[in-house]
Amino acid sequence: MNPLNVEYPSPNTSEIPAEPALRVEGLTKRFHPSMPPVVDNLSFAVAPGEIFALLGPSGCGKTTALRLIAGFERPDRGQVWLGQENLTHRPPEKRGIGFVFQDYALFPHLSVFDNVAFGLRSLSPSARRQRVEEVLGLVGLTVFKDRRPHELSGGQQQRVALARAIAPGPKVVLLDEPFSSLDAGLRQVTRDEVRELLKRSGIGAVLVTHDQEEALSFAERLAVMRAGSLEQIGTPEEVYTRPLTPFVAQFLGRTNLIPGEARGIEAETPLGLLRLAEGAVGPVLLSLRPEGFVLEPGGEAVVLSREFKGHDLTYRVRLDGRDYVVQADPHCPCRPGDRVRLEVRDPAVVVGRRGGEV
Ligand SMILES: Nc1ncnc2c1ncn2[C@@H]1O[C@H](COP(=O)(O)OP(=O)(O)OP(=O)(O)O)[C@@H](O)[C@H]1O
Repeated sequence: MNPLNVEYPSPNTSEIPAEPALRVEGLTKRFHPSMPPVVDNLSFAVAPGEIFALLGPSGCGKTTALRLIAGFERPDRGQVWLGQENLTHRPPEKRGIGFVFQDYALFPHLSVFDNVAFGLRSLSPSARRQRVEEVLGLVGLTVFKDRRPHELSGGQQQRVALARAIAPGPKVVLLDEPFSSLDAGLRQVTRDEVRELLKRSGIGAVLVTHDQEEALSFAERLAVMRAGSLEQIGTPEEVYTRPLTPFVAQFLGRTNLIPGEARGIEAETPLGLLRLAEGAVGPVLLSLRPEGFVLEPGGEAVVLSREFKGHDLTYRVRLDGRDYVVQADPHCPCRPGDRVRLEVRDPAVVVGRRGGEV
């Protein structure tokens, strides 16, 4: 049921890389015949060395999508390609794809060295030793090679898991919420280290996360998933500044959804005539980020609440019976109860076309 009676545009898949490393086509998976598919006709492509993220709320099918790509689950329909090779019916160990699990899944009884060597059993002992030392050097864990996983910090264990995944030289690694069990400070540092490592080694990656900030800062391109399907694909900037649907606009940070009547590059709205990022005609639903406003003391609007966040302030402001979330600089003197003027600085983005009243 769509209470706003809004039509959603289809995801922007136009920027599929010319020669992708990984290509997923129409992947579909249903666990129960009476339930909708958990992954529904999923298609995307990852360029060689590209860092890609699948972002979506809990339960939208991200992990299942990753497990289908890795071969831990069989799709009902669809295909997985690595370069020119169709992997769809290959077992996981023959796919040439690395996998880093959410809980690292290291072998507790094996040393760091043996954990990393695990996927290299086909190599001769001397080639295996050389490769493990090379990869441990790359992730900066050479001095810990004789330790067991429980003798390492969470961030170090994460790097062992990554080393084990990249040791066999995959073209792509799949990362399933790999930072979620680290505390906030360590998460940021480990994330930066892993990103830098992936870029240095030229391995493409697909990161699964429900954390929009993580996806925006880690990925070069990301796909927003909702209920098993892709809602939008693009660079972090594109998806944040030009969301195609109300869901994407709201999932990637806070926004204001405003009904309007578009007339080309402008729309008539309860906030007056607003400039549009792209021309449109007719009844539309617009997204305007909190940072798209300027707040001035004195005016018709009333400040309802003030949320101080250090680097900025977020206000909830009421005008003509509608509430808006507005960001201001931390020196803004406005307080709850104050009268203010809401000026719109940024163009509004059309996120849907309305077929009925809003
Ligand atoms: N093996 C399975 N059998 C039955 N249902 C499953 C199975 N695996 C996953 N599901 C269901 O599929 C849906 C999607 O699960 P999935 O783990 O892919 O979501 P997710 O987006 O990764 O969520 P989260 O962020 O919470 O990990 C959920 O409703 C889940 O209960």
